[in-house]
Amino acid sequence: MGRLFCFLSPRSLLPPRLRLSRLPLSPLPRRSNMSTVSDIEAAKRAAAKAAVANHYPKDARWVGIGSGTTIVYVVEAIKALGVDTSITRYVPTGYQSRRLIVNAGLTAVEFDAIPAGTILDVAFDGADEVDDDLNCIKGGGACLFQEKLVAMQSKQFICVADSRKLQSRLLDNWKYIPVEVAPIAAYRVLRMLTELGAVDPVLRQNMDAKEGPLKTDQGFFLIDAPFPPMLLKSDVRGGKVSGKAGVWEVAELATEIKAISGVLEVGIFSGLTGPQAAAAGGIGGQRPVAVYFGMPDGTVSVRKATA
Ligand SMILES: O=C[C@H](O)[C@H](O)[C@H](O)COP(=O)(O)O
Repeated sequence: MGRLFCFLSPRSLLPPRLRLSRLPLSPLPRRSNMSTVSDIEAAKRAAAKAAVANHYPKDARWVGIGSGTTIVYVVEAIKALGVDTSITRYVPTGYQSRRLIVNAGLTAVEFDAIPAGTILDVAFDGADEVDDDLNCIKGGGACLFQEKLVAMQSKQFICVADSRKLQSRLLDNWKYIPVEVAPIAAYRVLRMLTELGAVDPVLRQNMDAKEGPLKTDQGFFLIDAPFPPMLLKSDVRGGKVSGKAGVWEVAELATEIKAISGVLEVGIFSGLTGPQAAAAGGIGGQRPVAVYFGMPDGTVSVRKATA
């Protein structure tokens, strides 16, 4: 998906906090040497291949498939494994994801059609940014709610990305947190996000000829909320961060945003991993157990969750 950072002319007619914008583009890589599209695609493909080789159970029954451009290479890698995929049901995270599964000749089963009590063997997905603790920002491609549902219904969530996404803190490079909201509450949520310290949060607009806010697979709107770079738990040493000047610890901000009436889901994936949730007697986890980054030199760097 092309993501251009440009603005609609009516922006200037609206109060600064409520301006509309076109979808901001993936920020340009700051630390990456991957200058060409083919370098980036090669990095995604290499990361996907390694992630699938290490985490796809050969007898998988249920596999979550995320959204975006990187996940295409995950499906490609699954097909290339040469295992019997007819025994497996693939759970999509939106329209694009479902088409990807079906076009690959795999069997898609929507999340609300999986049998009660089913736990997915694994869920693969991309991310817009990943920090040192493997917290992720997701939703840059307008999917996040179903991605979180699927990740949290899985034994383990495996993230695949290229090195542009690898940053020490969330919002070091990526510019905003996507927040999915009920249309009727969108302007209220914009104001509440500003109170939390977001700087000029905007309603994401359609990129095509159709004017108006972009609608998600749920028919909801998306708000893109820029905040200063976020803090890790270790940065605050267990203390609470007030949010002064909009600076928040990752999980704290996710909790604050999720608590706003009208918010369906926030594009911060933090907290427990799947195995940690299982050890605590629950299921699933929204933080990945491992993230595979395709690097500019053709290698794949793997980060694993430690805490
Ligand atoms: O909204 C989309 C999803 O969260 C994607 O997983 C995320 O935006 C990464 O997408 P891509 O693989 O295209 O960089």
